[in-house]
Amino acid sequence: MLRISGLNAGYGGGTVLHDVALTVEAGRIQAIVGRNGAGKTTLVHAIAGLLRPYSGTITVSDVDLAGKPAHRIARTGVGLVPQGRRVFASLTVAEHLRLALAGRHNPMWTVGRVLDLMPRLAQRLGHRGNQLSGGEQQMLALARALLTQPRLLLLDEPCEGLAGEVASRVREVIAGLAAGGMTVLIVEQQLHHAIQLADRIAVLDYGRLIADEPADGVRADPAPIEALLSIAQRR
Ligand SMILES: Nc1ncnc2c1ncn2[C@@H]1O[C@H](COP(=O)(O)OP(=O)(O)OP(=O)(O)O)[C@@H](O)[C@H]1O
Repeated sequence: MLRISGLNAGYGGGTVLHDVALTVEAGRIQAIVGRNGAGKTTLVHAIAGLLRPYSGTITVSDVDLAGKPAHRIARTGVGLVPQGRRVFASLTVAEHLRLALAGRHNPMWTVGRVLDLMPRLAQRLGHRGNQLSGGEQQMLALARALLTQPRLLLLDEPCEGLAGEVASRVREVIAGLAAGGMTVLIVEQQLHHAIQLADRIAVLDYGRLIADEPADGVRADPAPIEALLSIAQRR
């Protein structure tokens, strides 16, 4: 479970995230939507420890992680699938997976288990990062995050640039992970992407959470959230 309160973060003394508070229960998928520059990636980076918050608490299963170094946060069970996938062009799929698993004893997620979940990768083990399609790169980024044995998975625009069918497969995998008890925070620019997967949808605008609604209600009537997003877009 993820609990954030009073989170302020930014760059070089300037504040991007203002007093963000959010709770995500275990096994739930929380989407964060917002226009370009709203602070979505900044939020994910603050949780993952890639950016040190100015203040606030970020607890995962009751351990406060705010301000801890990224490697310790990863060890505590926070996995990140970064925007743009960040797959290494010159490493093979097998090498990526081996590196991600290095030094783990009795892992829950093994290479065999991630390959069962994403069989396409099993057929690409010898391919290098730059020989993979966008969908295969996304699966690899997800596999790599799973091998870090996360309890909380952070996904930054995982379906960006993917064709419909491939995006659906990625969403299916993410839904299965949450059904297995993983807590998922997913950042999306587009509401129609978030709506297909999330249990709750929050809107980030200029670094402030201005709404946080059950997704069922948003699916039934997306107009209020669409209106918030279009107001944010015009500002
Ligand atoms: N490394 C950085 N140094 C200084 N400012 C930054 C840095 N990274 C992001 N920002 C600024 O922080 C604000 C929020 O950026 P962020 O990338 O978190 O937005 P976002 O909602 O993820 O946008 P997008 O949907 O385009 O990815 C923007 O004004 C951006 O210019």
